[in-house]
Amino acid sequence: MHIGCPKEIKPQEFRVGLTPNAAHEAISHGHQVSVETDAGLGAGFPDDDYIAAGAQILGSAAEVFAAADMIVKVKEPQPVERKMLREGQILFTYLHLAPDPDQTRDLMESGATCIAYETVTDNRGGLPLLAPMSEVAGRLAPQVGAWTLQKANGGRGVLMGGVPGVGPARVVVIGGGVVGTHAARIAAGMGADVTVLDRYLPRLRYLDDVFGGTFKTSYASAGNTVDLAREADLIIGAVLVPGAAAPKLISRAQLAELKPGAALVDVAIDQGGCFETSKATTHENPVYEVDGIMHYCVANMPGAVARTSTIALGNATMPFMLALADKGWRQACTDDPYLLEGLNVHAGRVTYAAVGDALGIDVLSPDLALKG
Ligand SMILES: NC(=O)C1=CN([C@@H]2O[C@H](COP(=O)(O)OP(=O)(O)OC[C@H]3O[C@@H](n4cnc5c(N)ncnc54)[C@H](O)[C@@H]3O)[C@@H](O)[C@H]2O)C=CC1
Ligand SMILES: CC(=O)C(=O)O
Ligand SMILES: [Mg+2]
Repeated sequence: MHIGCPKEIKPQEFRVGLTPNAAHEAISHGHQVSVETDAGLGAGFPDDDYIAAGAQILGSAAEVFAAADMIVKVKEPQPVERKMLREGQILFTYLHLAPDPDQTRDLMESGATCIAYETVTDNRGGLPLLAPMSEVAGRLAPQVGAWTLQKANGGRGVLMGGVPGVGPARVVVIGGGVVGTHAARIAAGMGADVTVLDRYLPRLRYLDDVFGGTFKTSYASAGNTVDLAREADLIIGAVLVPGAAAPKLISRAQLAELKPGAALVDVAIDQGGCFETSKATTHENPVYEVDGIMHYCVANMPGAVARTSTIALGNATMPFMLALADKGWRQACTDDPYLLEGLNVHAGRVTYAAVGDALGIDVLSPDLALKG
């Protein structure tokens, strides 16, 4: 198979979909790899590293899209990239379609087979291709939250760890999955007073068993969430209903009850965000204020630490990328039902139920797509 990797074009996105190591493995499996010039530069991988791995470097994204049977990326394709996809081509990347009707329509029109990293599952109920970026974004969230809390950035002027004689910041993390757990660990490590909320009691039991001395847990009823939010300096949104639009857990009206200058870091923004007032921002201009509350809503947080993130993502995607290349998508998804869960769009149809529900689009079952 011919595998193509274009340079990412989302603002301030420095990750790349294929590492030189992944390119080398694909080539050793008998595949051809084309990489757009400078695609890996932002993550510290110059063209020469890909050439040494046996890949060819092409001068433009258009050439990569035209040559490849499968496009491997990081971020959802931008409008200009969507126009370059074609019927029968495989797209393997993050998509986040539920809050994005325009992208969904364009992918349907392209006729391509689009497999979303964020909905591939595993045999333990996890999301193995979302997890590495959730680890990164979770660990970044207290760091960017601490920055947002600084007075010059519009925040309350509260130091995460406090100092002797002055108490620490209160941090509330809503959602105790991968993002939430990593965020809570780092925030606690910075000396903050941390509480994690989740609606799934077994998860709260697990967190209490493992991290009981490090942070507190609480059940995410609407009442508890608002009570804790009122006392918080920093609130981190980390909920996920896989593939679906994020539930709104703090309304605009409730902002009036928060402390002036409190910071909201909405990591769930890629699924639409879990605060009513969240709208996606970029690394260039990451924060904005609504009713005296600072919002940080960057939808590609891991791009800020592109080298760590590229290597972590590549470690996770490589076996799936190789299976798709070795077997073709139909056989790979027939052999691996967890990979089939990643199928979001195929030949003009949406194939993921939560995306169809969110956007009011008829869904073709992935099993029928496999046969079709
Ligand atoms: N902005 C960014 O750059 C990035 C965003 N993300 C996003 O972060 C979000 C969280 O991802 P993960 O932690 O990997 O998901 P996860 O599935 O590991 O954890 C989500 C948790 O939310 C809980 N939850 C669901 N509904 C809830 C509710 N109403 N109240 C409280 N808890 C609720 C679930 O029980 C689960 O424990 C996703 O939207 C993901 O796409 C991930 C990486 C980067
Ligand atoms: C998960 C995701 O959207 C990201 O890493 O940018
Ligand atoms: Mg994202």
